[in-house]
Parts: sequence; C-alpha cells; structure tokens
Amino acid sequence: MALLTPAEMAQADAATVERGVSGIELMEAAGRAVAQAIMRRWPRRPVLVACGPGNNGGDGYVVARHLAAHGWSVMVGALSGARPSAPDAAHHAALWEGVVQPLSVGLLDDAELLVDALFGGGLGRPLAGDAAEFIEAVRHRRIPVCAVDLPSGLDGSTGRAQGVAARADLTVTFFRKKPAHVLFPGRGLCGDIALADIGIPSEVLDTIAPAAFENSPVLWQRHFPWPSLEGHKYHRGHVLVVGGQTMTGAARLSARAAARVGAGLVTVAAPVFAWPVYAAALEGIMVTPFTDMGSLHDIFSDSRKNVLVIGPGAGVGGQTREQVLGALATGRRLVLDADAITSFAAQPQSLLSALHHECVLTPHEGEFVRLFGTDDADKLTRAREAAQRSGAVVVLKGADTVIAAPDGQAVVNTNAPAFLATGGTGDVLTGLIAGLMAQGMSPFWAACAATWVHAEAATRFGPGLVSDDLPGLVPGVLRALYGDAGHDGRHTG
Ligand SMILES: NC(=O)C1=CN([C@@H]2O[C@H](COP(=O)(O)OP(=O)(O)OC[C@H]3O[C@@H](n4cnc5c(N)ncnc54)[C@H](OP(=O)(O)O)[C@@H]3O)[C@@H](O)[C@H]2O)[C@H](O)CC1
Ligand SMILES: [K+]
Repeated sequence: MALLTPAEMAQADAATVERGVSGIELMEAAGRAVAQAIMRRWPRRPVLVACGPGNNGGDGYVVARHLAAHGWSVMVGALSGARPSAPDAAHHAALWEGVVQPLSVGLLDDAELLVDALFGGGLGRPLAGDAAEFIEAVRHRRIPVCAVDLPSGLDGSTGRAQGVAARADLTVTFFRKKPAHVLFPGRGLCGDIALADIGIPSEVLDTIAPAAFENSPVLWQRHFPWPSLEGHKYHRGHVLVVGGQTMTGAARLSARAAARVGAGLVTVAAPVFAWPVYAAALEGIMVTPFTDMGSLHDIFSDSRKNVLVIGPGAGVGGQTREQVLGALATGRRLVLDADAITSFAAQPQSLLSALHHECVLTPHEGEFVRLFGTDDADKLTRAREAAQRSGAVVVLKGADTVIAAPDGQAVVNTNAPAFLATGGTGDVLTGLIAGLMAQGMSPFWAACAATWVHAEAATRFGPGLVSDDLPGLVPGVLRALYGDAGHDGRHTG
C-alpha cells in the first residue's frame, strides 16, 4: 500500500472534497473510526480526549461524541482552552454537548484512557509549553493512549519526534499510512496501528502519484520469476559469488540463499588455497578456484554468469576494491554488500562513479555512512538520495529496511522480526537478491521481494534463529507465495 506524507494526505482530503464528500463528513468518519477502534480494544472506562487547535482536535470532538453516545464517561480537555477555529473542527466541536475544560495534567487523574487528538498531520514544530508539559506527564503515567492519526509530537513525514512525543498503545490513521507509521522511532511510538477507510476513494492516488510504499507481495508478486515447465536451468540465470579468503561462511550463505530462491546455477569463485574449504562444504553449488585478479577476470568473462556478488567475507582493502571495479567493468548485474562497500570508505567517489543501474548496494547504517556520509535527514530521504547519487538500488537495512531506486521510488519493509539481528543474515539477503535478479527480476523488485522473503523466513523460525537456518526456510515462504499467486490451482478468491 502507498505511504502518504501529511501533505499528500491533505491533497487526498482536498481531492475527496472536490468529489463531493465534505471535510465535515470526512472528520465524522475519522472520529467514528477511532471511537470504534477504542471500543473494540478497551472495555468501557473514563476517558479523557485531549483536543488540539486544528483538525486533529476536530477528530477528537467526534471521538468524544461517539464514545459518550455508547455510554462512556468522557471528558474533553482543549489545549489552551481554545475551541478550534478551522470550520470542520469548529463544526464538530459545536456538536459536542459535554463540557470542554482547559487541558491540564490534573484531568489525567480521573481518566483511565487518553485519546491524543492534539496534533497530527499539521505538526509543524516541536511541542512546547502546555502541550509539551502535558505529553511529558502522560509519558510518565501508565495511562493507556489511543493516538488520532499520529502520536502528538511525531513528524508524519519522517517518523522522528520533534522534541517530546506521545507513546501510544494504539494509533488509528486514515486512508493510507504515513512514513511515520513504518519508520522508527515513529513506528515504535505508534503501538498497534489501525488503518481506517473514511471514504476517500483510492482513485485520488492517480493524481498524487505516491512514490513510497509499504513492502508487500502485492507490489512485486506479478514480477516473481516462477519457473516454467519448458524452461531449463540456464533460463534461471547463474549467480557468481566471489568468496573471501578466510571468512568462507559468508559467501557460502549467500550462495545457498541464491540457489534456494531459484537461481538456475550458482558458483563460488574461491581463492585457490581456500578452495578445499568451499568445495568440501558445497555440493549443488560449483566452486571455481582463482589465484589472482587475472584468473578472476577469466571467471567474470563468462557472460552466462549474469549476476555477480561481492562483499560477503571479502575482507576490506585494495584487493576487494579491485574485484569490485573489475566486476563493474563487465557491466553485469551486481550486488555489493558489507566489505565491498566499506573498502571504498576512503574513496567513495571511485565506487559511486563506476556503479550502474543494474547494481544493488545492501549497506547497514554503518556501511551506508562510510560510503554516503551522514546527514540528519530521515531514513527514507537518505536512501533515496543515495540511490539517486549512486545510480544504483540502495537497500538501507534495519528493522525498517528502506529499498530505494534512483528514480525516487522507495519501499519500506515492515515484516522484519527482531530475530534477524544476528550475524550472517545480511549474507543471506545478498544471495536472495542476487538469486532473484539472476532469474530476470529487476534489481529494485528483486531487492523488495528478497527483503520480504528474508524477514518472513526469519519470522517462521522465531527465537533461536541463526543465519544458517535461513536458506532452508526459503522454500516454505516460496510455497506460500506460490499458492497465494494461485499457481497451485488453489483459488485465492
Ligand atoms: N487530511 C485528511 O484527509 C484528514 C485529516 N484529518 C485530521 O486532520 C489532521 C490534520 O489537521 P491540521 O489542522 O492540518 O493539523 P493539526 O490538527 O495536526 O495541527 C493543528 C495546528 O496546530 C498548529 N501547530 C503545529 N505544530 C504545533 C506545535 N508544535 N505547537 C502548537 N501548535 C502547533 C498548526 O497551526 P500553526 O498555524 O500554529 O502552525 C496546525 O495547523 C490529521 O492529523 C487528521 O487527524 C481529518 O479529520 C480526517 C481527514
Ligand atoms: K494526535
């Protein structure tokens, strides 16, 4: 599903109003959806609705009215005692027949649930004064919080808190999620996220043309390279993983992952004296020894090896740089990870100028900074800028991995479990990406699909996961995708 910035959300809102659905109706639908989500989650209890000066506050008055109509004991506290001035919010504030008190920390004493309707998409600066004091007080209490649209203090576009921000148990947002609902720390502050349809037609997206999406098989299922009966192994490509001299496990994990995700052939190019180690460990995966850059070039020169992988266990230094630049010179599809990225920390431009659009970089935060430097922009912006600057697909890994393409398209992955934070899982991801690219998937969609499959496999395993487990878990995930795509004759409706 698309991710909309607050500004794009306002466009969606305006486009809907143009189609004849009034802002007042949208606000009614939004507030009603929040009230319904609250009644589904919590038994009836005294609730305080904290209303801000704008339309977020307007939603709050609707929530208050619906909860009261269902017999809830509702208090409304208005920030600085101000009634909203915007027409839609003012309309709904007038429909609230109950008392409106000036918002104060003391009102929390009689509440067992807080509805945070202070600020949402219109947050323009860090919370200050009464608002900051109130949110600080809420954070120090154990009162459950339901946030309207966004926890107050959270910047909807970046997922970062401007100063203090509320922490919610449940956040109800409307029409489409915002980047703050999928990027940390915002995602962590939202608690559970409920997405409500408030009557905005999806056609409005045609004119907004969003460029950021939450990762899901829906995005790339149609591009997935399922094998065809008349095809044969050469149709499914050939991944070449350049092995390291000492850390031989990394390249083996990548190679196994590439094979498991369906690459027709996989070869590890092994430094000659480490060759026995690789050869002894790999059966279905070929191992070709090389003695120097010349003999590695010979291996690269076989164009049937349509995707090259450098980085896993490669070691940091001049030899890795030489291998990377040699691989780039072939113009072949390339996945660069870990040491292949770090090796260019002292001369990033020599890598950036050699990259092409058939390359994928898979840095974690540290490797990213070594190559692209650091700035205080949010993760989505940084990944996009890096992709644009390098001309390659950039997979900026983390619990909220961002996959960005040079043209600005970006996907945020949200199914990664905490179990993935263990050594070697990056090597597996590199192999999955290469394996899908070898079968013809574009670098961008291959990176999106691989990231999702990688996380789904880890989720299926759960606690105790080690990276060695991952390649063997891939077939189970593929089977489910295959079924969902209706390939196994099961009608998915
Ligand atoms: N767009 C939609 O489809 C819908 C949106 N809904 C709800 O509307 C809010 C967005 O409402 P908006 O009025 O744009 O903004 P907020 O209510 O979040 O903020 C209100 C005003 O507060 C001022 N402001 C901003 N930051 C601060 C701050 N740190 N301290 C004090 N005041 C602040 C700002 O005005 P200024 O002129 O002072 O800058 C804001 O305008 C959205 O989140 C939804 O909940 C609809 O109900 C549903 C459809
Ligand atoms: K809010």
